Amino acid sequence: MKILLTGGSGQLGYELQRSLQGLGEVVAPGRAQMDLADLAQVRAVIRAVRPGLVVNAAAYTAVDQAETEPAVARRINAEAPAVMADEARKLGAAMVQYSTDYVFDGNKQGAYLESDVANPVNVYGVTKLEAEQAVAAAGIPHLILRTSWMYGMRGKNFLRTMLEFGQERDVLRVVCDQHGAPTWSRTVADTTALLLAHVHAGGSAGWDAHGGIYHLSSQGEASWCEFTQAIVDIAGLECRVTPITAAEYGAPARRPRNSRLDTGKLGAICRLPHWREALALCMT
Ligand SMILES: NC(=O)C1=CN([C@@H]2O[C@H](COP(=O)(O)OP(=O)(O)OC[C@H]3O[C@@H](n4cnc5c(N)ncnc54)[C@H](OP(=O)(O)O)[C@@H]3O)[C@@H](O)[C@H]2O)C=CC1
Ligand SMILES: Cc1cn([C@H]2C[C@H](O)[C@@H](COP(=O)(O)OP(=O)(O)O[C@H]3O[C@@H](C)C(=O)[C@@H](O)[C@H]3O)O2)c(=O)[nH]c1=O
Repeated sequence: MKILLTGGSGQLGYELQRSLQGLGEVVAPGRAQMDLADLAQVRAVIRAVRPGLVVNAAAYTAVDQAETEPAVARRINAEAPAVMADEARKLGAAMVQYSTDYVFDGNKQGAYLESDVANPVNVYGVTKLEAEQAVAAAGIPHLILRTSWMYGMRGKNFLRTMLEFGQERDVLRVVCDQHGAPTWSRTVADTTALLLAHVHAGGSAGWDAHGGIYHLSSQGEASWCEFTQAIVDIAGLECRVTPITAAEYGAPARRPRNSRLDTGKLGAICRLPHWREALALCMT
């Protein structure tokens, strides 16, 4: 099977290039060959490659910046995936679309189920939800994998930001009133491959039985502040971590207070590590 992977230079895409190898031939055009802002080019590349599976790991992930350029964020996060899904339908191909805890408003008391109503509170979340809806409406075999607070040793992410700040500053002031599960990009990539293998093992009925939305994040929960303390401890940094509120931090985009995703549906198929276990492995 030919797999068209977008976002291969991102933190998740980098891991997927390795994790997807066993499932088929991975073709991963970069932005220069397939710019998601250019919808005609997106169509043309898919028609030329003729994949059996499209894995869309490209996205506009600058959450604060999206507030001031919603049209760009919508083009990349929602319109381009809609075009990919449309082309996948014409080819009889399947699609994997990544999504986020930020599709929820964070007002629920417990962890969010796949069936809970989404109600994003920022532009990034709105555009990611629009992508979910477009992929689901296309009537193609698909997986929508919602993950949260993703980090890794490559690309721009919270772990790397805190390692950098921790070397420069005596005190790290970090939000303590938002809770979620930090998730290693390698966990997301390896679990994607495992889930795809599980779907394919089901034969022609596999997509009907196992397709749809899954929550894919680490076990356990933390605030951003607790996540930072764990990073500082593992890295052996000297700096102090001070809890602050989201209001004190004053980011341009609102973020959900509760980002916890219930992973029971996926947990019945494979093991998801605790966030502390995965963080320690990633940082070794
Ligand atoms: N990061 C996180 O905490 C979370 C991410 N997600 C989702 O996971 C997926 C992967 O995210 P992540 O790996 O962190 O993203 P990154 O920001 O690390 O990488 C984004 C990727 O998208 C590519 N891209 C962006 N704009 C375009 C464009 N116009 N044309 C072509 N390619 C483009 C980038 O290419 P280039 O190198 O050229 O910029 C890069 O390869 C996304 O769907 C994201 O919404 C979900 C939950 C949490
Ligand atoms: C850098 C920094 C952030 N913060 C706060 C701001 C915010 O509430 C929280 C996270 O900040 P960041 O801007 O790094 O992370 P953010 O961009 O909100 O991360 C999100 O990215 C998108 C792509 C997702 O899909 C989400 O799952 C989530 O991972 O930490 C501090 O308190 N102190 C700091 O020094």
